[in-house]
Amino acid sequence: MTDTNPALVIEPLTAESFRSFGDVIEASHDARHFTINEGFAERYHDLAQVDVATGGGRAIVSIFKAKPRTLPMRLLLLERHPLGSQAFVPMSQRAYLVVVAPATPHAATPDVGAMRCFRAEPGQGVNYASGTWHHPLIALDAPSDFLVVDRGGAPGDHNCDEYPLGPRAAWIG
Ligand SMILES: NC(=O)N[C@@H](O)C(=O)O
Ligand code: NI
Repeated sequence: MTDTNPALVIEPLTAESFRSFGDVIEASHDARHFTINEGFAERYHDLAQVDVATGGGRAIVSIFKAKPRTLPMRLLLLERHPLGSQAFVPMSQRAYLVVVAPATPHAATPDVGAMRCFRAEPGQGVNYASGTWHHPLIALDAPSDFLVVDRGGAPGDHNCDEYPLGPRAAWIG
C-alpha cells in the first residue's frame, strides 16, 4: 500500500469469527431449521438478534441499492448505531466486504487497532449488534441490492456516531 498503514487481512466470514460483532445470517447446516408448508419450504429460524426497541424504536425494513467499491480501498471512517442493531442481507449472488471493530459502550471512539475485515460470500448476511463499529456497506464488482433491517425512531433520535479514521485510515483489497 502507498500509505503507511498496512492493509487489513481479509478473513472468511463465519458465525464463530463474527460472534463478538453480531450475527451471521445464513441457512447453514448448524442453524436451527425445520420443514414447513407441507414440505415445500425449510425454515431457517431466528438467525439474528434484532435489537431496536431502545428509546421506543421499531424495526424497519429497507433496500440499499449499493454501488460497487473499487479495491484497493481506503477506509476513511467507522460508524456505530448506539440505539440498535443493523442487518444486511444480500439480494444478489455476489460477495461483499464487512469491516468491523468491537463496540466501545463506554467510549466515544473505536479501538482502531482491533478493526477486522471479513469477506461475506453469497448467501451470507450480517447483523451488527447495537454499538458495533463498522464501515458503511462495501459492495463489490457490480451494483448490488441488500435488504436492511434496522431501527426506526423519532426524527430527533441520534443513532449514528461517525469516527473519521484520519491518519489511521486503513486499506483493504
Ligand atoms: N446510513 C445508513 O443507513 N447505512 C449505514 O448505517 C451502513 O452501515 O451502511
Ligand atoms: Ni450502519
